Amino acid sequence: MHSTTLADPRIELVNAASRFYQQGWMVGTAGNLSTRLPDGSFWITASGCLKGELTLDDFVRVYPDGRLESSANLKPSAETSIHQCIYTLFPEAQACYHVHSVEANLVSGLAETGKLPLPSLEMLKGLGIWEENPCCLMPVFHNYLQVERIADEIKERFSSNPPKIPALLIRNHGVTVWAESTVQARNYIEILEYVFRYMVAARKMG
Ligand SMILES: CSCCC(=O)C(=O)COP(=O)(O)O
Ligand SMILES: [Zn+2]
Repeated sequence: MHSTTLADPRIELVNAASRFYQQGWMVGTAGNLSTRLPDGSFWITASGCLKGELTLDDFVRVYPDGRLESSANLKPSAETSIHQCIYTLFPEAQACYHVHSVEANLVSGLAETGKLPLPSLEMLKGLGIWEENPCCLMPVFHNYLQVERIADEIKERFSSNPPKIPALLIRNHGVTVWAESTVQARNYIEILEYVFRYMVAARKMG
């Protein structure tokens, strides 16, 4: 008879951050990752920790009533309000990942009126877009100094107009994705960063 114990969900976040760090998408303290638990709380990276060398102690558990739990009175990510907003808007979301890449920042400058047209690449199928020559617009938000203001705009815009893909860009800041699992969230980040690299390379070619 085998007994199975569930792995600590923070392990997947530590591993994802390490991979993203190696890609140059979570350099220094940049970015934040979270995953939701069955009781509605979520684990999120603590603010200001080095994302390339996280340990299980570098997380804060945020409960629906606002209560916080961590090993050493750590502060949750400064961008926790965005994760909270995503989990409220999308009940199926179990993970929310945010990274900073050079390419995401370069392409965010190409967006007009808060929308960035993505090239109709085969890779978009990995984001759930199963159309021939899709017209896919990625939502882009202003990078307000007050993060709560970004979260408020996301809530307002997505409540009436949910995006076609589970992702958003904050101008000159980075990309955020949400997914039904941590594995899927990692997949979405990798696909979008590929798309951004393609867009930068395509502009270089003229
Ligand atoms: C140099 S990173 C600036 C803050 C930020 O955008 C970020 O993603 C990391 O903030 P956190 O509080 O989650 O460490
Ligand atoms: Zn950030």
